[in-house]
Amino acid sequence: MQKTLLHTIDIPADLRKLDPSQLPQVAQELRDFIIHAVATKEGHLGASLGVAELTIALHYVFNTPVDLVVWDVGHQAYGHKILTGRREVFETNRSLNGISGFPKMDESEYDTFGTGHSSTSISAALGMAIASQLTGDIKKQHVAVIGDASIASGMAMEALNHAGITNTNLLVILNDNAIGIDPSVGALKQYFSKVTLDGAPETDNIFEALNFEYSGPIDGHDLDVLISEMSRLKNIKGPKLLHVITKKGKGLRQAEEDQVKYHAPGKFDAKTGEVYPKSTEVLPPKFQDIFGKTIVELASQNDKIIGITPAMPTGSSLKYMMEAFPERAFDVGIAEQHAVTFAAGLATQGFQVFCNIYSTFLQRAYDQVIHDVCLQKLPVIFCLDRAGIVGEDGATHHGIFDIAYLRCIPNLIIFAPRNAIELRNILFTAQQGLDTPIAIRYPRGRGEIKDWIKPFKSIKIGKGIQLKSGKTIAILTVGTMALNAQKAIASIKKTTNQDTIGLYDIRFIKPMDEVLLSEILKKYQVIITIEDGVVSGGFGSAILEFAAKFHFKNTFEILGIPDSFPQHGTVEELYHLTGISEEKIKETILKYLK
Ligand SMILES: Cc1ncc(C[n+]2csc(CCOP(=O)(O)OP(=O)(O)O)c2C)c(N)n1
Ligand SMILES: CC(=O)[C@@H](O)[C@H](O)COP(=O)(O)O
Ligand SMILES: [Mg+2]
Repeated sequence: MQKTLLHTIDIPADLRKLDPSQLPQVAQELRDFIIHAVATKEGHLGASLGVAELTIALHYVFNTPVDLVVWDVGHQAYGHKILTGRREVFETNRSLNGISGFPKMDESEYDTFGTGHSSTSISAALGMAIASQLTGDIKKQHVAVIGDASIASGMAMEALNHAGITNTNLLVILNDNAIGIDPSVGALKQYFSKVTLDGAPETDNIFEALNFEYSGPIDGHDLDVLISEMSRLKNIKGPKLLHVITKKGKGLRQAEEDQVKYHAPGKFDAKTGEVYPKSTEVLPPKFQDIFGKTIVELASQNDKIIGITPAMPTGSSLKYMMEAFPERAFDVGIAEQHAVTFAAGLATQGFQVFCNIYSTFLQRAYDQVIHDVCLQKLPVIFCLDRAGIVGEDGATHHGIFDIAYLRCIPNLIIFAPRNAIELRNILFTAQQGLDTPIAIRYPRGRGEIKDWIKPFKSIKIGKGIQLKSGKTIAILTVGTMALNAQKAIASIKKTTNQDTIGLYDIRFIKPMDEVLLSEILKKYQVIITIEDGVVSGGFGSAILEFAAKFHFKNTFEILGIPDSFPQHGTVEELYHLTGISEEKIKETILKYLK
């Protein structure tokens, strides 16, 4: 590869030796580097392209890593990684044992705070700034870089509220590109666009009202302006907010024009910018689309149905309902807590509310699930997409805790569909009117059934099913883990007597099918449970609790995510590492067949 200016920069100290006139070239080369890397290795694209100049200016003006920069979400930090010692290993981004797609403290001293979930940067940077005050480090600078969608979240608002009464060296950089993954929503977004169009109003500036020194809006692609404004603000005491206007996807025409698609476009041609055409093979649908299309079908028959997503209309496929029934489908922005309590409010008035939240992001609304929904027995229908191992997004995004954190909440039904048809039928069942809340968890990606549009059938709450009868070993699964188990059993067939192994899809993690469980525990000697969630407090634990309660003395083997955070890699690699792949399940079964 031709030696570029970028290749002379290993760490920000190298960048700081350059003349300002050289920086636009660095920005151009940084963009090219990111485009080439993401084109082949996949990952988040638009956000990092949009902050190329901002990233360079930050490391040019501030004395990183002594000065501390916190990136919100962290999906825009590829340029930061490349300029801070990770250019050579960037090709390993998001792959097993490679660098993470998000800032990670144990990866680099320049990654001041681990991120992945949004809207944490101001709180974290404020904590660091207060720590500097307490230790007398009065020169140290603390910067939070946060997007327009992320700043509208409750956590960010709480942090601004607190920061405004401090005298800390805190600079919040609002990277305003008027879009999250999907277009930004809400009154704050309207306010930002007003400020952007008219310039900062003299009065009624929201940030000034919160005691921040406000600056901007400025062009976030103009390095001279960025550097001069950051240098000025560095010398002003107290909390400051720099409002920067950028274009998501800047520098790649297609990414600028279709910002939603190019948020994380998958593989594309680095030269033309075109995403590679989809194969003509008909694939089974994604689980998110089963949800998205079924809810439209149901909403056309039931006018009490409401859909809610906190900022993930495309990812959850609620966008289909937002198009078909705009008055009944809500994108509430990055506001999981609000989404849950908003759903609860609607449910009090007799609406059937589908509140669709990625499993990992529901963690943020735990109290709302307990206090506002389950305690009051409001029949909200939680659809937890991306449950289980999600793959390359890694530790911050795996939906592996929901079974454990939901199972302990009274009044809540928890169901995991094994396939598309079961997902469709449980959505149908839920809107028929349950008297209590339900959580339906399903994974990222596709199932295996192509022909999924069948007449609706109700699912009996609390009923598990036998998929295969056996003699001595029973495998108990929830959700799509049944498929891994089926494949493992099929691969054993050749070498030994397959009749020994029974397979049961317990389906309802709560309430469990106690009748079926009693039959299984009486009949089989060895019980193997499989779940794509944490072992501690999970589905297997529920089986053990049941066995203890009724004094069953079977031999138990609990397969699931062990007590450590799985990192990033393909789903298959991570299944293997955590012991729930087809091959690992087979190994476990063979132990008991010897
Ligand atoms: C708590 C939480 N909810 C949802 C998400 C999913 N998510 C990742 S990036 C993003 C949009 C962020 O938009 P913005 O802050 O404007 O940054 P931009 O992508 O425009 O740079 C969303 C909703 C998340 N990471 N964390
Ligand atoms: C950064 C972030 O949180 C999202 O962009 C996330 O990566 C989306 O995940 P999916 O690709 O599973 O929708
Ligand atoms: Mg944005």
